[in-house]
Formats: sequence, structure tokens, C-alpha cells
Amino acid sequence: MLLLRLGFLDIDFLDLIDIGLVAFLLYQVYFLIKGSIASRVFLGYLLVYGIYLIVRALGMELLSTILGQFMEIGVLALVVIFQPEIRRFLIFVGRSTNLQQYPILHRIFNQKSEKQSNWELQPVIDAVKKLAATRTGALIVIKKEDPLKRYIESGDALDAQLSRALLLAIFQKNGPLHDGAVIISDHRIKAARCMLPISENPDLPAILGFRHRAAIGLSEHSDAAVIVVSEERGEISMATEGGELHRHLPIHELQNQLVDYLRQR
Ligand SMILES: Nc1ncnc2c1ncn2[C@@H]1O[C@H](COP(=O)(O)OP(=O)(O)OP(=O)(O)O)[C@@H](O)[C@H]1O
Repeated sequence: MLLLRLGFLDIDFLDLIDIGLVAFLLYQVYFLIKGSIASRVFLGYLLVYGIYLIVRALGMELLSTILGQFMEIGVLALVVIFQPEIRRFLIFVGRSTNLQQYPILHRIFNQKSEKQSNWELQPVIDAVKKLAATRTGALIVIKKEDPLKRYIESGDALDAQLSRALLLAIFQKNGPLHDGAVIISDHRIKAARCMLPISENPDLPAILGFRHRAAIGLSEHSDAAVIVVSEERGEISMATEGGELHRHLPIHELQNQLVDYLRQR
């Protein structure tokens, strides 16, 4: 069904849907990569692609062949470079699918966390309170949906019952396990001394060191909640999906935000 004629261009209903979907996808891509180093790579790639289209339209054979080959390899390179962003996009799509409509799928896939109640998180809250009061640096990751497998494997496996005492023992200064992050999944401490990816966001304030950048880095790559206790300032922060850092949290605020965040679908 023809809707509009612009010169030699016929635009029909399907074209409008097509344009709308492309705009939506580009917006999602922008949202996923904004603020990261990947956004500059993406802009660079778009620029080269623009030049390639111009050169091809002008009929410059040699240059367009070279750029054409570069674009072909470039697509593969983009998949490698944007692997975390592509993963996050697919997780976003998967999560946007409302499984409640399909009770069987809902039961299979949705094993988390409406039950992730205050009570189950209480050992974490109590430990963070003590760690902040004693200015003991800590990095605590709580799994939401992303399984965090490779980060768990980067540390020392524990698979221990979650408790305040164990968290305090792990982060004791000079203790053998205090460096790196603890990862909690399904109410168990899966591993300690885990390595997290460091955020490359150039806009982060200089006051934030590697502990905070590691928390933000993981939250750029996954939907986990990452709690940081600053050794220098005793300050509590929490990083959530998309590289957001909520700083200066009083302990009751941490508790509320954590429970809300883990409940959100
Ligand atoms: N990639 C990483 N993954 C996990 N933990 C890390 C990583 N990089 C640094 N850390 C932890 O952060 C500690 C260093 O923290 P640093 O002083 O640089 O951070 P900070 O953000 O300034 O925090 P603080 O306010 O506690 O000093 C390291 O000893 C280590 O335990």
C-alpha cells in the first residue's frame, strides 16, 4: 500500500515500519555503548562505512575494493569488539519477553528472585555496615540473572553458606582472600578474589580508584548488583546495570535499593 511519493522514492507502510525498527535498534545500540570506549570504535566504523559508500558511488574501483574488504573483516572485528554489548543487548531482548504469558517457560527460566527478600540479604547488609564502620575495603557482587560464570572462575572457589561472619573474615585486611571481589549467587558465596573488568569510561571522577572502576566495569557487562566499600572513605556505593554508580549510600538506603534492584525484572 503506497503512502507517500518523494521524487523517485515510493514509501509504503512496510518501509515506515522498517525505518521505525532501524531507529529503535540504533537507539538501543547507542544506549548500550554510550560512555564506553566502544562508542568511539563504532563511530570510527560508521565513518569508514560512509567513506566507502561515497567512494563506491563515485566509481573509484581500487579504493572501494580495499575499503570493501576492510568492511567485510570489520564486521567480524566488530562482533569480537562488541561481544559484551551484543550479549547485553540479547539479555535485554530476552528479559523484555514477558514470560508470565507462558507459564511453562516462566517456570523453567525464571528461577530468580522475587523471593530475594530482605531476610536473605541481611548477612550482606550487616557485613557491609561493619566493613564501612571499620573502613575495610570490600567489593561484593550479587548475581541477578547473568550467571557471571567467567568472573566466578577467575577467583578462588568457595561455594559456602552466605553469612556475615564469613564476609567479614574474607575482607579482613592482610587476609589471604581480601583482594578482588566476592561473588554471591543463590545465597551462597561462590568465590572470593575474583577479577572484574575495569571500566574504561573516561568520564568517571578521578577520585574513583580501581575498586570502584571494577564495580562499574562489571555493571557495564552484566546485570549484577555490585557493592563497594571504600577503604579510604568508609563510603558505601552500589553499581547497577549500565555502569551506574550510586554513591554515598546510608546503610538503610543500600538495603532498599538492593532489594528493589534485585526484584526488578
Ligand atoms: N579488576 C579488579 N577486580 C577486582 N578487584 C579489584 C580490581 N582492581 C582492583 N581491585 C581491588 O581494589 C583494590 C584497590 O583499590 P583502589 O584503592 O585502587 O580503589 P578505590 O576505588 O580507590 O577504593 P578505596 O576507596 O577503597 O581505596 C585492590 O586491592 C583490589 O582488592
